[in-house]
Amino acid sequence: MLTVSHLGVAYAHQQILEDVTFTVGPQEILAVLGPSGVGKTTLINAICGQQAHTGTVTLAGQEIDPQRQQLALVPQDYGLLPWLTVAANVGLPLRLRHAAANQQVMAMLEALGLTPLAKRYPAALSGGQRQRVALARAFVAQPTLLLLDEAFSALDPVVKQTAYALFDKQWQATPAPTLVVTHDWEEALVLSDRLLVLAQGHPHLMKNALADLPRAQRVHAPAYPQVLADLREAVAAQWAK
Ligand SMILES: Nc1ncnc2c1ncn2[C@@H]1O[C@H](COP(=O)(O)OP(=O)(O)OP(=O)(O)O)[C@@H](O)[C@H]1O
Repeated sequence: MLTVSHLGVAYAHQQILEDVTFTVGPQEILAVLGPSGVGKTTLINAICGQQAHTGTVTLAGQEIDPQRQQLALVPQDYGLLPWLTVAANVGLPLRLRHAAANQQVMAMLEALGLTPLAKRYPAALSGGQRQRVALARAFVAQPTLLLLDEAFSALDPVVKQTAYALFDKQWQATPAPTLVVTHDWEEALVLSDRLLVLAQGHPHLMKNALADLPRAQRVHAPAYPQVLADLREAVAAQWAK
């Protein structure tokens, strides 16, 4: 369980986040929605210890410590190291922990259809392939907390659907508390169990009405158009306040 209590972040004299409190269960995905500049990336950075903040963040009851806990962050640009091959990028979290990497890396490359690309460098990959490498690197060390910061946003709609399915398959294999920052309403409804809407630095938690359906079925559900319309309306009301 991830527990964020009374978290606040200020840059210079501007308060970006204030009194942000929520939990993410051990097998839960929370989508974080909010207008540009509201503080979504700031929230992710504060949670994983890259941003000074007030309040507390604990994972399984212990204060977050990236040295002791296995955190995985997939940033919007995927954060791949250009001088490492696909296989070396994917194995990085294991090597940083001095863990044997080969077998796990090969298995993860296979699971995400990346085996033929193992020796390529990121510059020689398409956007969708880079995104799969980033997911492979996030999942390879079986993280205890997974943070995705607009990790699907650069993909075209067709590749996105494939990426959601691959993400779902890997996540189901080793679920962990997960935050998915997104601008995309469909992504929020397809991937999440609950939604956290940020407005003026404050969080509003909402249920995902499609959460009981398997992720692959959500956009095809008869209720999907209505749920999407309701979500747009509810979020717009929060942002208008
Ligand atoms: N290091 C920094 N110093 C000062 N201000 C910052 C810093 N980083 C971010 N900000 C400001 O804090 C606010 C929140 O930024 P943040 O990147 O968290 O927003 P966001 O919701 O992720 O936006 P987007 O959806 O556009 O990525 C913005 O107004 C931004 O300009």
